[in-house]
Amino acid sequence: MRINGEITPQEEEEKGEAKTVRLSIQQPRKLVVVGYALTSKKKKSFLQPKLEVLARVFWAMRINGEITPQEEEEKGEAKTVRLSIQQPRKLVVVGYALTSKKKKSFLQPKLEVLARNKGILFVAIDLNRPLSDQGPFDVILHKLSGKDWCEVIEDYQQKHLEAIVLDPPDAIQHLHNRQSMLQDVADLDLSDCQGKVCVPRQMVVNKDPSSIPREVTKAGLKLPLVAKPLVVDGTAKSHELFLAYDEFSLSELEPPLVLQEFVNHGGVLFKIYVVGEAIKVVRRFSLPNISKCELAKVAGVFRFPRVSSAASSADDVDLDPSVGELPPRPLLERLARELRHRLGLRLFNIDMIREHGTQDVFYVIDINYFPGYGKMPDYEHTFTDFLLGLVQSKYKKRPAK
Ligand SMILES: Nc1ncnc2c1ncn2[C@@H]1O[C@H](COP(=O)(O)OP(=O)(O)OP(=O)(O)O)[C@@H](O)[C@H]1O
Ligand SMILES: O=P(O)(O)O[C@H]1[C@H](OP(=O)(O)O)[C@@H](OP(=O)(O)O)[C@@H](O)[C@@H](O)[C@@H]1OP(=O)(O)O
Ligand SMILES: [Mg+2]
Repeated sequence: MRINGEITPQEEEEKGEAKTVRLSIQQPRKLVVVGYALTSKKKKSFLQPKLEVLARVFWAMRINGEITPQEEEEKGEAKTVRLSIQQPRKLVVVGYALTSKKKKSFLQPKLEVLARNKGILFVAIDLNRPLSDQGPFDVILHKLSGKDWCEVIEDYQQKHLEAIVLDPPDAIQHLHNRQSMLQDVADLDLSDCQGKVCVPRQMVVNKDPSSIPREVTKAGLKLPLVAKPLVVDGTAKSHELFLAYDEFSLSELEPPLVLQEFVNHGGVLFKIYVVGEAIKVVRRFSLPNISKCELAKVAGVFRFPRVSSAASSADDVDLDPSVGELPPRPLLERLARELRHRLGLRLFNIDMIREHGTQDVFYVIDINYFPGYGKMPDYEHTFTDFLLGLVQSKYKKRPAK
């Protein structure tokens, strides 16, 4: 809109701050979208980095006025118009490195189309080529792990201080361990926020499963317990969870594990998606309460499936308000802000439950890096606004030349 002159000079000036510049344009500027259907051999020989980079840079230069009115006028036919702009608009290039599963769920057509209309271009990072040959990127979005990848990202950040890496690999790493992931929540004191946020009591078992019954008793953990793999590395195995009704059966499981007290919560879980400063909450069904009577009668460990997946949405269900009422907004705002700072992350989600029988005692049971945003309502708007805001604030922070 801005580029095509659909925002009038008057509108801009009404907002104040606007600088008036003269720009000569031959025709409205628009991102030229070229779809291609080529064999991989043709793609490789034709769509070389030099072509992609030139196409991208040329667009950005025109938008930024780096191609001067003189140059345009020399070409003849140019019409001179007055355009008021607040600051130069630039194509925001977002390089992404995601698994194919993540790419499918996140980079949906509705996101790509909206992004393109807002001047954001998503570019797949080719892991087989040096990253520096593929940029320049304004933002790098990634959810890959491994030492080699971390080194690639860190090296790129050092050489391209202007690039915004979402997020730093060492900060993401902190969430790959179920013990360290909750540590920052345990350290928080959120008084005056209309509620209390706790983490379930838990212990880590690194080896020797035969010692578990003794260790559980020593630590004073109350049954039932949820047994979770210590490391969350994106594999299906790292999401294999068990419910233990007695401590002896836990010896059957394979360490390293986290044993976490099960908190009755009325079978509803709140998934709090954080995208920079934006927060969205959805409700999902979860494990039902376990009564004292059931605990007394049952023994053993039971594997349970991914109970709170997207298919278990409880958003459009008529829930008992004592269970379904969303956590208070001030509490969520403060929790998200604190975790953003303490974790040094901008893209994550918090799994939270309300202790059954209370109105305002909440437990954080899990924090995930770059969760399934594709299932967050209106994620395409939230995400594109976030990306533009990031680049804009970086631009503002730059000292004036
Ligand atoms: N301490 C707990 N008390 C009660 N229920 C729990 C507890 N921990 C986990 N659960 C139940 O198990 C489900 C999965 O737990 P958690 O989120 O820790 O596992 P996950 O494998 O990391 O799952 P995901 O990545 O899908 O969020 C939760 O949605 C909740 O239903
Ligand atoms: O698969 P989806 O897109 O739904 O996203 C899930 C994501 O898988 P992916 O990153 O491989 O895609 C999971 O990540 P890993 O722990 O396995 O790394 C975890 O964050 C889940 O909580 C996400 O589901 P959500 O809870 O947000 O619905
Ligand atoms: Mg999780």
